[in-house]
Amino acid sequence: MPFPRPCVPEILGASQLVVELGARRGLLRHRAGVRAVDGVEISIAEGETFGIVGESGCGKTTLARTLLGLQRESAGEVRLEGRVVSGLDPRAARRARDAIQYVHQDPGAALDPWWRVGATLAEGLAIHGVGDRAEQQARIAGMLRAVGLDAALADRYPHELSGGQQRRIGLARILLLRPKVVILDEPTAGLDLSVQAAVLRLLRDLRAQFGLTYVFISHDLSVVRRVCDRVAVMYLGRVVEEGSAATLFAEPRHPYTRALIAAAPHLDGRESGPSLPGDPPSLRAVPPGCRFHPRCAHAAPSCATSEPVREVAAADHAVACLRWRVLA
Ligand SMILES: Nc1ncnc2c1ncn2[C@@H]1O[C@H](COP(=O)(O)OP(=O)(O)OP(=O)(O)O)[C@@H](O)[C@H]1O
Repeated sequence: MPFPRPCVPEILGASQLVVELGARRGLLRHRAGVRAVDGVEISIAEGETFGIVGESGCGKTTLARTLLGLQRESAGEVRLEGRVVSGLDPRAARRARDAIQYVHQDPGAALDPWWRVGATLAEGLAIHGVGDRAEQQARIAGMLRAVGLDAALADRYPHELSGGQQRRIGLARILLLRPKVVILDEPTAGLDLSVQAAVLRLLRDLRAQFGLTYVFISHDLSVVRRVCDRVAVMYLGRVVEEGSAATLFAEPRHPYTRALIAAAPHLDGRESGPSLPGDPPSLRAVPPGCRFHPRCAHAAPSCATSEPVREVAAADHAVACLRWRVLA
C-alpha cells in the first residue's frame, strides 16, 4: 500500500528503484550481487527535510549515491524536478543531477589536505565555469559568512580547522554550486551536543535562506525526530515505513520501526536531542490554539487546519492545509 504523501510538488523521487552491488556475470564464474536497494519508492516534496533511517548496511548510502547519479540503478527510475534522470551513462547521469549535492559524513575527507580551504572552494566554482577569479573570491567570502565563518579562514589548511568548522566548509563548498537538494550524510556524527545544535541551527537557516530541500541520513533518531518533516525507515534495502516524523515516532506501525525506536536511547517520548538556539524553547511549549505551522504562509482564518499544528510535522500540515507554502 502506498504511503501517504504531502500535497506539495515533488522535487526528487524514485520508483521501483533496485540497485545490485558486487554481481559478477562471466562465462565460467557467476556471483550473485547484494540487493542494496530493493524496490524503493520515495517522493520528496520541495522544501522539506526528508529523513532516511535504518541500521548499518540497510542501504542508505547506496540509495543516496543512486539519487545523486554516482551509482547506476539496476532497475527503476529516479526523477528530479519532474524529469526522469535515470538510465543515463555515469557522466550524463551526474550532469543531469547538478541540482543535487552531497555533504559527506566525513567533512575532512571532502577537503584536500594539501590545499588551502579557499583553493578547494574556488576549484568547485572553476569546474562549473563560474565567474573570473575576482568574482570567485567574492562569492567564497560571502558564502563563508553565510555559513557563519570568518572569510579569513579561506587561507587555512583543513587540519587547522575544528570538526564543526570543517562541516561548515563542507556546506559552503556545495552551496556555492547553488543546489536545490542537499543530501546530508550523518551531518552531526562525531560532534558534541553544543556543536551539533549549532550545525542543526545553521542547516535550518540555510534551508530557509537558499530554498533548499534536505535528504537527511542519520543513525541519530533524536536528531531525525527533531529536524525532519517526514522520515523513511529502511530495512534490508526496502522502505518498510514512511510518514511524518511526529506520527512515525509516536505511532510506529512496522515491527522494525518499533524495534529501532525501542533500541534508541532518549526516545521515550520526552523532547530529546540537542536543543536549537533560536528555536521556540520547546515545540510542545507552544500554546494550543496556534493554528499555523511556522512555514505555512496562511494565517489562521485562511488556513484549513484546526489543530495546534506546531505539534505536528510540516508534511501533516501540508496535507491538512492545501494552500500550505514553503516560505523560502
Ligand atoms: N561495492 C559493494 N559491493 C558489494 N556490496 C556492497 C558494496 N557496497 C555496499 N555493499 C553492501 O550493500 C549493503 C548496503 O550498504 P550501504 O553502505 O548502502 O548501507 P548503509 O545503510 O549506508 O550503511 P552505514 O549506515 O553503515 O553507512 C550492505 O550490505 C553492504 O555490505
